[in-house]
Amino acid sequence: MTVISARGLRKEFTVRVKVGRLRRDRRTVAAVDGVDLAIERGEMVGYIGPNGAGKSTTLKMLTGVLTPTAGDISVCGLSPVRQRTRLARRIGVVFGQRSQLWWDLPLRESFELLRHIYRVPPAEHAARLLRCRALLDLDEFLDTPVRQLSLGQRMRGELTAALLHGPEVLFLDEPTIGLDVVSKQAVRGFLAELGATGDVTLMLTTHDLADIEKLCRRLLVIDHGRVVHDGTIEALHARYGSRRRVVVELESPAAPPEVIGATLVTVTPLRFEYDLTGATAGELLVRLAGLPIRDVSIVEPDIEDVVARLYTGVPVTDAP
Ligand SMILES: Nc1ncnc2c1ncn2[C@@H]1O[C@H](COP(=O)(O)OP(=O)(O)OP(=O)(O)O)[C@@H](O)[C@H]1O
Repeated sequence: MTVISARGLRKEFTVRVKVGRLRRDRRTVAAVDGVDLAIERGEMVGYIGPNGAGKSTTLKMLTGVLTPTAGDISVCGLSPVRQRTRLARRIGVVFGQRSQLWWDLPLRESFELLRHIYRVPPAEHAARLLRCRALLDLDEFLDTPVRQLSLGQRMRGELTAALLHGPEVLFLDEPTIGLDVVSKQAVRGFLAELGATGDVTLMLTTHDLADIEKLCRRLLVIDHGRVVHDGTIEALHARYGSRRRVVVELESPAAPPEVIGATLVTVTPLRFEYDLTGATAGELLVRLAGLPIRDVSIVEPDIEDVVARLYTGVPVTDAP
């Protein structure tokens, strides 16, 4: 079942641009320029793109915060702008840079207020809060006013706040921005658990590609307001011909053998590297038997690398 769908989604902004020394002209820019989306129930989708690509603008339209200039949207079968209040009960939203908590209240009281706003039955609220407390380690700061929380603590509070009414869809805009490694792990672990239930559909934007690798099977890449990739991370690697690399270090100098299905990319007296173009690492290692090997390591293709190539418009190779 498709829970998030968009067709021909477009958002234009009018901006003033400086022309000459004194004059300013009004110009229309398309922040989102014809995006089509179809996200199924239970999917975890990463929505990435360079700065200014249109990610936040898309999420704002999907959540009813911004009215599209053109196009159709349906989220949980509702029209986000026209049915915003009804939609609010069905979705959870975390915008990393903004808070939905009450600054002067302890976290626990913000949660209580949200229970009243969403009219969540007390037992349901308590059960959800208990789960978040355990998975996100909230107890230490539940009674601390939000203004005194660290960024990582607040983000854990924000996630909880977004989930207490039991939303079907969660939109997260940079949920791990600025978090230390421990907080990032806590947030990712929590989201992974949530995703594993298959009940919640998750769409997240991030600049931290490890978020995507850890959480999302599907990756949507947007650039200049248009979707330029929709598929798995593996499909992206295949598109750019990224390969696993085998690095061989030797005890004493030896010549590297030629191996069908592997391309030698670096050769020095005590080290050589192959890219696997068809052979498996095991097949390569069999061919290396008899060499004075000190160490072998396998380097997986780097997602940062392929994404950077996508962002900078490096042409796609013909390689499989
Ligand atoms: N209210 C606005 N008025 C004018 N232009 C805007 C407005 N909001 C966004 N834009 C422009 O629309 C484009 C897309 O912005 P958006 O915030 O959606 O990008 P983003 O992909 O989320 O970027 P980032 O990764 O930097 O957060 C940018 O060029 C931005 O300057």
